[in-house]
Amino acid sequence: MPSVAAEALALLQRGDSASARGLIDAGCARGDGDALAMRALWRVEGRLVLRDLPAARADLAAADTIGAARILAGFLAIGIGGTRDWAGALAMLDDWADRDPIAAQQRALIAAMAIDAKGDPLDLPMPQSLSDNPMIVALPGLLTAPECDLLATLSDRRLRPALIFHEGQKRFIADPVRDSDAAGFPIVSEWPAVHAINRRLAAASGTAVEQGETLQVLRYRPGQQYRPHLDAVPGLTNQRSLTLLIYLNDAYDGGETHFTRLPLTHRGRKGDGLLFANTLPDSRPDPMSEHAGLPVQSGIKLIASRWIRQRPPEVPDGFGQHEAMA
Ligand SMILES: O=C(O)CCC(=O)C(=O)O
Ligand SMILES: [Fe+2]
Repeated sequence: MPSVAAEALALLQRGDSASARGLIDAGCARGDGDALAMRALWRVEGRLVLRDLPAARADLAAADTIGAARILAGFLAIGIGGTRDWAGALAMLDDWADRDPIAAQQRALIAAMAIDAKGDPLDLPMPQSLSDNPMIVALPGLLTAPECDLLATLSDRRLRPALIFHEGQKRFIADPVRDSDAAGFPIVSEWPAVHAINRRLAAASGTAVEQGETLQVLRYRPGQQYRPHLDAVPGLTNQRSLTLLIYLNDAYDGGETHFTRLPLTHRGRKGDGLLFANTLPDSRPDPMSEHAGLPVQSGIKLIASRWIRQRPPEVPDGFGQHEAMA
């Protein structure tokens, strides 16, 4: 017998959203875990039902499935739909570790982190200046090898061609600048270990974790590249003032990060960070920050990328909607 969630998806595909919603609501009333998890996702996305993060958190708590528990642990870690509860997130990982290998993996990684009782880092790499204007610093050993591997594994199944939102056509199209594959970690995928990593990225960049856009992992195969571009966008009132890149692997040739207007071509080793400023003092994009991911010659390059805003956005990003900005 197909699950309620599968039936609801089939109804949605046929365009019958009223029946899909009725089926899911009935499933939720019976306490069906898959139905509750699905309604939680709709509530995060604001699809078919109103966006309601506290109600989504309540549905996840009632669902009691591995999928829902993964998301709920992240919501507790971040503080989505209710208060932030880092200890509660860790307790959930402990509780699920025997049934969910990813919970066990996260728990082990977090146990190895030098963090305080709120999940904030106790020490950070010593920055090494590469340029003053624009500010560019290397952050050696920002992530450990197992942390890089976790991001690589979690993104693996979700990597897809990088897309941007085309305002004229009102749809997502292939990104003409970036032909890598990309996977985002929006709030439903920002599980506790990923969130602890994001807190470290925030501390290392001197920003609040809420200023960071969705963490992304980019994968470049031979010949793929990120053509010269600025990360800041003209006209944004809450500008992408900083970028933090983390090199996630070593097994490739080429693929350096090249600053087109500076004599600077940089490639970190696995786990190393690269932090740079994208804006002028008046918040306009700084042309000197133009950079590229050079074509990969052989092997596969994996890099994590976090665009950091001047201020926290008004609403947390649900499903990587930042891509619509690019
Ligand atoms: O892959 C690289 O080296 C550059 C990535 C980049 O420019 C970005 O993510 O904004
Ligand atoms: Fe960039």
